[in-house]
This record gives sequence, C-alpha cells and structure tokens, in this order.
Amino acid sequence: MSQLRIALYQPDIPGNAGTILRLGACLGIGIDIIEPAGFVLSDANLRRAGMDYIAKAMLTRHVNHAAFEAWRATTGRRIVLASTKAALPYTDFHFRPDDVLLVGRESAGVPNDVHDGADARILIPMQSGQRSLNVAVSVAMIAGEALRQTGF
Ligand SMILES: C[S@@+](CC[C@H](N)C(=O)[O-])C[C@H]1O[C@@H](n2cnc3c(N)ncnc32)[C@H](O)[C@@H]1O
Repeated sequence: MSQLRIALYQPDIPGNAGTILRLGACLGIGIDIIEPAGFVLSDANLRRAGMDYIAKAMLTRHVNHAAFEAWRATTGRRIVLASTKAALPYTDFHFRPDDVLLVGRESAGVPNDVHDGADARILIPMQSGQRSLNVAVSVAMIAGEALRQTGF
C-alpha cells in the first residue's frame, strides 16, 4: 500500500469521483474527499464508475477544507496541488512518498487561498489554447509519476 494520498476539493461530478476511488483501490492510494461535494456517495453515477471497487477504497471524508487542513497539519504531509495555473511540469517535481496530491473541483478548481496555501503547485503541460484535462485523467497521470519516482 502506498502512503501517497489523493485529495478531491469539493468534487462535483460523481463519475469522476467514482473513477478516482477505483484508481485508489487498485493502486493502494488513500482518497480524501473535502466536502461539500456536489453529490451523495450513493449517487448512481459514482457507483457505476467505481463499481465494487468503492467498497475497497480507503476513503476519508472531511466536512470542509478547515477540517482537512487540521488533519493534514497533524501528519506533516505536503500538499501538492495540481493546477492549470501552475508553472512547474509535474515530471520535474520531486515527489515524497507521503505527499497529498490535491485536485480542484471540475467547475472551478480551488479558491485562491487554497491555491496559495499549497506547498507546491504542478502542471500537466497542454497544447496551447487548451483549458484543462479531466480531473480523473489528471490524477492518473500525476499519481503514476509520483509512484514511479517513489518506488511503489
Ligand atoms: C476540469 S479541471 C478544473 C478547471 C477549472 N476551470 C480550473 O481552472 O481549475 C479539474 C482539476 O483537474 C486538474 N487539472 C486539470 N488539468 C490540469 C493540468 N493541465 N495540469 C494540472 N492539473 C490539471 C486540476 O486539479 C483542476 O483543478
């Protein structure tokens, strides 16, 4: 099991959350959901995407960002934010095994204070003029690189 964690900031598309929960279950990565989410965990689209893997996901729910930060502060883990506004390509970032990879909500990313409060901000470079990748695709790409670097 990896120490890496993936945190979803107020996710609003249940199919993406289900896909990420499945990824976490398959790769042994814990998932944090920072609420409020735009759906309930019993949502049919979440269940369809996550299938029976959801039962095996190591999921922690935090009632809000302050509660998530309070938990995180006790662990000493870094927050590594995936952001379309970042400058540093994720492949040039040096991951630690216990980093928390934070991704933004599908509709609006993260607010400025969460963006500025992250320990690091990383980018998946895209072609000029493209807005963003799907959040679950972003998680898969960056988690793959983090696990590769940290020897999982
Ligand atoms: C659909 S995007 C959010 C789009 C939102 N309008 C914004 O500007 O952040 C959802 C999340 O996926 C991640 N993401 C998507 N594309 C990315 C990229 N090229 N580099 C880094 N993270 C990305 C970010 O965490 C983002 O907050």
